[in-house]
Amino acid sequence: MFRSASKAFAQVLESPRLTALRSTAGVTSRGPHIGNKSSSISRHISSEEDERSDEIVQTKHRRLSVIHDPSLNRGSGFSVDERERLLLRGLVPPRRQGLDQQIERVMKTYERQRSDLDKFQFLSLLMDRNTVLFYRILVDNFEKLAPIVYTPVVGEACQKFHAIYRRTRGMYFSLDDRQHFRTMVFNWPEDDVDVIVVTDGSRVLALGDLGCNSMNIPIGKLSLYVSGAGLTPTKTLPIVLDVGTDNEHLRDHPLYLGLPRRRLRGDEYIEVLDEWIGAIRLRWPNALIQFEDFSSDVAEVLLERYRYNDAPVFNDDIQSTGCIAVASVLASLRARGLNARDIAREVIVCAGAGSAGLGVCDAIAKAMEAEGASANDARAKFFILDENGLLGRERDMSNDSAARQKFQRKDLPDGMSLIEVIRAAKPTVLLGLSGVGGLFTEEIVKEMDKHVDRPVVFPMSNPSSASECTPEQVFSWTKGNAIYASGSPFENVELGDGRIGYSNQANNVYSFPGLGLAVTVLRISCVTDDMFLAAARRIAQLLPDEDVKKGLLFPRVGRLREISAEVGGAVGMVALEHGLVRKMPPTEVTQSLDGMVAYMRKNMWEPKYGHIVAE
Ligand SMILES: NC(=O)C1=CN([C@@H]2O[C@H](COP(=O)(O)OP(=O)(O)OC[C@H]3O[C@@H](n4cnc5c(N)ncnc54)[C@H](OP(=O)(O)O)[C@@H]3O)[C@@H](O)[C@H]2O)C=CC1
Ligand SMILES: CC(=O)C(=O)O
Ligand SMILES: [Mg+2]
Repeated sequence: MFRSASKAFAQVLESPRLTALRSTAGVTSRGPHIGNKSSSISRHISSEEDERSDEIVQTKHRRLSVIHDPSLNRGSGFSVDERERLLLRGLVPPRRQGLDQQIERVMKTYERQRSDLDKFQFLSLLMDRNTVLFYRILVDNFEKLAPIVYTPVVGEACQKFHAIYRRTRGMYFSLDDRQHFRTMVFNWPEDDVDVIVVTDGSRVLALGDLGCNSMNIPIGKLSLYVSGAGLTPTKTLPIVLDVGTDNEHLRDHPLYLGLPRRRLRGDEYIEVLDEWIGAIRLRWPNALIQFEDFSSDVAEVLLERYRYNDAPVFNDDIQSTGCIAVASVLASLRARGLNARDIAREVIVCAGAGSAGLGVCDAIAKAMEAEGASANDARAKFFILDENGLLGRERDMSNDSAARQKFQRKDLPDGMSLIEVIRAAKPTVLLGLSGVGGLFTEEIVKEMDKHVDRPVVFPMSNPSSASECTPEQVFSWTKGNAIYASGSPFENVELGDGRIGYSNQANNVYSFPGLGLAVTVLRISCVTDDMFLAAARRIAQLLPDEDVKKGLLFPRVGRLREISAEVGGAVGMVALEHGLVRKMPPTEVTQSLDGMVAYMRKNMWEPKYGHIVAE
């Protein structure tokens, strides 16, 4: 994708019109908007330009304001030309260093951090300082750093947000700002926003209501969009809607940064959301909006309210978790020597009937229907429990959501315990979306193991402390027979006989970044369930049979960029087929899935220094 930097740059300088340059060489403008952008492009390029992307960033910033803008800052990496033209002489150390040396310094300091939370803070500060360096390090060390910027450590960082807060990032829309949302959106400096992740902090992982402390969740998710799918960092926007919190500890804490009031509920809450989404659409009509960690009482309501408006919206916990769960089940069928159509014969027990559990079961049911099962036959394969046990016959569910009612068992008594359900249902797949650490006991897993050759056990709750069981437990209780995937990362397990018990990570990080890439690149107008199903099928096919037979379900998360290109390609083909693409790619791209995957890959932002040009 990237041509030699000096060649690309020379091309830019020869071009007669800047508008043409913008489209051919990725010219962007940073800093205060004052005057004609084409007025003063430098014509003097140093021979020391190396290893740079062909991106050209124009700026009116000079001196320290360049260094204080993380998307412009290069620390010791400013070129001689940049130092000269941006008036940086004397403001950075004399010796120029490349990204490699900067990475070495940063990683050495990172390793000296004592706790995971210190590591989280260290990386946050780096993100605030130097965008390219932060993402280069995250991309190159993804498997190692994802558990810090994402689950599990992001959970602790949210719990302690009020205590460790250093600097603002993203936007807050609070109840005090009502009637101002439509003007506030113009306080954000970027006209171009591709993806927004928004939370109201009402259910953060399994850590409950964290109110305004939840900001690290949208920040973390968006850092995965950038590192894992090549979205452009300046075009992402994390948002917290502060509608109060029912977390008394936080509310009463003198350092809490949100509104110290009870959480708003009911019609008024919906009115606030309507006002917010109207404001967002006013400024960024095409941006993808990802609803994240909204409690189950509102998650589905909001999704249904906004998903068919003329702009892309999805709920991550419902839909992309559904996607990775379907992918996990499909891959586990391969591991058991079965075919995709055998999904309709699976028997699923799911502990957890919140939006994630119901979203996952609904997605698996739809995958069964897509393989020919009737809606009724598919439904009959599910046994779902909440805190009160099985959603069974006698339960009054008249006030429950349609999604919950759909999974009520009319043939079994209400409130059966998990072990009783396992005995009665003899499941092939056991799902954990309860947020209850240790819920899958030895008795439960061994009972399941009695009835199937290879029990499929997916404790998907986050963070790690909420995992319903660990891989060590499951592999030891099943003598290595199980197929395992958890929401948060765990190490593989040595089984002692030369075999490895693979600990897959069934987390929605496998699906949302690739979806966002496709929506952005093709300007997809609406996110549909078919897109998630296509993505799930693709993810389930990424590994060769010999790996899958061993219990590996999909590639490690360290290969997320490749996976996201595949997901984006699958989503893109569905969008094309359904007429939801607003920005058509070249014809040859539309001819095949492989072509679409390559197009996704080609459109990823790479964390490399481009050329900063003084305006
Ligand atoms: N791996 C992934 O990618 C993802 C994982 N998740 C995880 O899923 C979990 C659930 O999320 P969400 O649905 O939004 O949360 P909720 O709190 O809305 O749902 C939790 C559900 O678990 C039920 N539950 C509680 N205790 C038990 C128990 N002992 N046995 C059976 N069920 C029980 C609750 O029952 P009741 O209704 O009676 O309260 C509720 O139905 C979280 O840990 C979250 O981090 C979420 C999204 C993605
Ligand atoms: C992964 C995720 O989205 C969650 O646990 O809520
Ligand atoms: Mg979530």
